[in-house]
This record gives sequence, structure tokens and C-alpha cells, in this order.
Amino acid sequence: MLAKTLFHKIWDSHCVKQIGDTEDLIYIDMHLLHEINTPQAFDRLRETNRTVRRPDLTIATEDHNTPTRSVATLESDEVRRRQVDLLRRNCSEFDIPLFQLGEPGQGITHVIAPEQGLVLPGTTLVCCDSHTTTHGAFAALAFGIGTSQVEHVLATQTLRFQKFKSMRVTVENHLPEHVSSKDLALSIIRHLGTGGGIGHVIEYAGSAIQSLSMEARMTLCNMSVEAGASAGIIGVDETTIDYLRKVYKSNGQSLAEEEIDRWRTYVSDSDAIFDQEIVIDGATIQESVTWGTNPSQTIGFHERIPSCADYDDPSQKQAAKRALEYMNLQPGQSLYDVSINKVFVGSCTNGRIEDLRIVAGILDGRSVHPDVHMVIVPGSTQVRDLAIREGLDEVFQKAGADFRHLPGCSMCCGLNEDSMRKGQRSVSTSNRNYEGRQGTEAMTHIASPSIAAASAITGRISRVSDL
Ligand SMILES: CC(C)[C@H](C(=O)O)[C@@H](O)C(=O)O
Ligand code: SF4
Repeated sequence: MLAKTLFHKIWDSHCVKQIGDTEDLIYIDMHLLHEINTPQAFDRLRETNRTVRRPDLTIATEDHNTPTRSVATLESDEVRRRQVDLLRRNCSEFDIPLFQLGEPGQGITHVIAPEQGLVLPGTTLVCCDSHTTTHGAFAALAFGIGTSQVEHVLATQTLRFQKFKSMRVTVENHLPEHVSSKDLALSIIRHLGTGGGIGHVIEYAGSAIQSLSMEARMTLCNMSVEAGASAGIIGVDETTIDYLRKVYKSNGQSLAEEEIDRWRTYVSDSDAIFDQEIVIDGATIQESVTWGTNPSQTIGFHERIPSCADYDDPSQKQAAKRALEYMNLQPGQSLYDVSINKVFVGSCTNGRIEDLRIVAGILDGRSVHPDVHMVIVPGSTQVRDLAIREGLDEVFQKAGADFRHLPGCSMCCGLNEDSMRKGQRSVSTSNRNYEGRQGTEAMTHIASPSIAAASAITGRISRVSDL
């Protein structure tokens, strides 16, 4: 039998029909929705007199524009309330289960789906959101899709896709102490560039990947799209299985051993051939922070802010020039010289319980710098409840951090009242740092939870080892 990559195994088993040479019709096992990018899809269904084919394989949550302090805030904002109301109306009309703001289970789409046991090895999953790549951590093939594709999946539970190429990024050895999968993700994006993964499904493999927790793997797969990849994926191992056993248990579901045996087959065959192979020594990965306005503009603490002259490629040179201006940074500056006034811990990249534990561990017995406003937003109600049960909320409060009780995207995308003001500068555990991302003329440095916590304490971009 022909050796197959994990990606091809899932693809082939979900191919309903080949459409010419370049496209296939793929069956979709799970469809996630949120309040952005979906209203037009439902309008089109109504206009064309169609219905949702599998509401039981569709699930929605409110996350992008929702408030993080009080449900009441939503009432006072006409535009945001309308978006959320539309989702509620559409879900109720088409019988789609919805997690409403303030209800148990609600949270960021990519945080709640794995919690609810909706992401399983060997399955296909789509969502109207580019960071759907997160779910590849479970050996699922997960893609972000646009509005017209949402309509197609709602109506047919299938989607036409072009055939993707495969890339394997093998990370050998182990990551050094304090170096997280966020640092690894930033380093890979720096290496590949923001377009390096275009048209590809990236499989992450190697000993450094295998030693990552499921949450750390989700962070890595989440950021695949920032390298331009269509999906990120990691084969099943004991870590995957242990995590899923816990999810099943906490949801009160039974799990047959035959099912687990089937999951174990969702790995690339040892002699499978990838279109592109990259090998990285995990031991060389450094704690990293973005200095610019895309996630590939990243440096380690031993480096200095680059100058345009450091780039050969004319478009990268131009991008660096523009980024230095926007970020108000000087070439040669050290990261330690960069003062900040905001820290955001949260998002679908780093808003899970392990992230909050890391942050609490660093904040414990220390105080947030008086010039810094540190906002911590749990990715889901489950994360929030666990944080409270473990007493992390008290640690945050004592340190002077602002722990919010309503989960959501919040400062990651600045679509609610948590966005930054002009001239403010953040260290943020999120994934995007383009101009205006967290607020008009606000500046974002993407980093890991431990760097975010250390920077909140010193008021400058810092590492835990600097405290
Ligand atoms: C609003 C949504 C469509 C968008 C995405 O696709 O990723 C958002 O989640 C983001 O992170 O920019
Ligand atoms: S947390 Fe940020 S990146 Fe994730 S879905 Fe929300 S806006 Fe997008």
C-alpha cells in the first residue's frame, strides 16, 4: 500500500468526489460558527430556500465582540448587539446549538471545541475563522473558511477544496527551559516568512513536538496560519490520547478502546513523502518577541531591533522600514529598552489554563508595574472556573492584574471595549500584530505567557530569568 502522510489519510477518507484535477469535494465532520462572517451565509440559505443539512454537526459560540466584564455592556452597543442577536436568531431558526455569553461552555471557538470533545483524530473541521488551524493538534484536518464556504457547508456538509501540498517541520531535541511552543511558533514563522506555508498543510513532528502538552501543541498549530499555511497538524500519540480520555471523562462520555486504537492510526506512515521538509534543532530556539507588524518580524533577547539594511529582499526591507516607523523603534535598540503600558494574556493562542497557570506562577508574590495595565481574559468559562478553583484569580488580583470573568477574544482583535488607545504599547499573548490590530495606532509585541508576565512586572519587555 502506498505510504501516506497524516494529511492525505484524512483527506482521502473524506473525499466524496474528485472535481477535475485540482479540486475535491470533502466531507466535513464538524462546523464551528461565531458572530462574525456568518450572517450573510444564513441570509443566502433563506434566499435560496435551503436549510442546514446537519445542525447536529454544527455548533456556535459568541466570542469576538463580546464584553469581558459584564453582559450588560453588550446592550449599550448597537452594532455589537446586532451581530450577537443575529447569531442567536440564526441558531434558533436553524436549530444550531449555541453557547451564549455568560452561559457555561461559552468562550473562544478554538478553546471551547476541544473542551467539548468536538475535535477528534482523523476528522475534518471547518470554521469561519483563520485560527481554526488550532485543532490540528488533535490530528484533525481543520481549516478556516470564508462566508460563501460557510453557506456551502451549512447547506451540504461538504466543501470543495483545492488539493493542498504537504510540508513537514521536524523539531529535533528539546526546547530549552522557559522556551515555549509560542517561541517555537514565532521562530518557525520567522524562518518560513508569513507566506512560506501558503498552499500547504504543515505537519509538526519530532521529539520536541512530542514532548509538548496538548495545549502547547494547540498554540503551535494555531499560529500555522501566520506562516500562510492552510492547516497545521500533529500525529496522534499518548499525549493526545490521555488528553482526550480526560475530555471524555469530564463530559461524562464513554470511550471504547477500539476507538482509541483507530485514533492511533492517525500518524504519517514512516516512509510517507512530503512536498517540503524542514528540520529544526529545538535546542537552538530562543525566547522570542515580535518587534514589527507581522509575526515573522521576530527577535530573541540576545538580538537587537534590526535595521532595513539587515534585509536583502526589497519588499522585506520596505516592510521593516514601515514597521520601525509604526512601532516607534530604533534599529539597534534592545528589547529591554522598550517600555510597555499594556499586557494582554488571553486569545485562542494562549488563553488556556496552562497559560494562566504559567502567568500566575510568575505573578505570585510580585506586583504588576504601576505603569502597566495587565488584562487577563480566560479563553472559556471552563478555563475561568478552573482558574478560580485553583486560586489563580486571587494571585492575579493580589499582583494588581485585571482578571476578567467573561471569556472571549477581547484585546486580541480589539473588537470590544478592551481595545488599546492610540500610542499604547502591549506585550500580548495573541497571534497578530498588524497595524491597528489591538486598537488604532496601538503597538503590539506578540510573545509567550511567561514573557507577558515578566514584562508586566518590569514594565519593559523582559523574560522570567530577568526578574
Ligand atoms: C474575525 C475573524 C474572521 C478573524 C479570523 O479569521 O481570524 C479573527 O478571528 C482574527 O483573528 O483576525
Ligand atoms: S482570539 Fe483572536 S485570533 Fe483567536 S479567534 Fe479570537 S480574534 Fe481570532
